[in-house]
Amino acid sequence: METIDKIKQQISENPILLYMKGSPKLPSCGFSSQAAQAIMSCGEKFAFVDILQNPDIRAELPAYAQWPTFPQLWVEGELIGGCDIIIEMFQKGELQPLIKEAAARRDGEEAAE
Ligand SMILES: N[C@@H](CCC(=O)N[C@@H](CS)C(=O)NCC(=O)O)C(=O)O
Ligand code: FES
Repeated sequence: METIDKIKQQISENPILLYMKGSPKLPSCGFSSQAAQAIMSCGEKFAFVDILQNPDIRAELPAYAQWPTFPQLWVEGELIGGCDIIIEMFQKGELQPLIKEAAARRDGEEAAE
């Protein structure tokens, strides 16, 4: 599959998706670590893609996203932002409802199937 199609598929199939360096349990960069920590603290499952293991995605996602860096949080097909935005939303109490609502819709859909 073309990289761009892989990216589009990941974004459409995963309502809460973090592109990051390393994994939430073993992040490879402080920015990715902080972002993953904030999202994990919301208490919902989320998908992640380790861009260090996927150099094609690392190369092509920034242009598609029109966002130059990692991490990148995507919720329901939309780019929310990187580490700074995630942390700011977390501190304002905006991250938890965003994640909780997306998870509720996701898990509700699963239950209805
Ligand atoms: N201020 C950024 C910090 C993230 C950042 O600067 N990431 C850099 C270093 S990890 C990056 O992704 N560079 C491009 C690359 O490594 O492919 C944010 O809010 O996310
Ligand atoms: S890997 Fe060096 S700042 Fe992220």
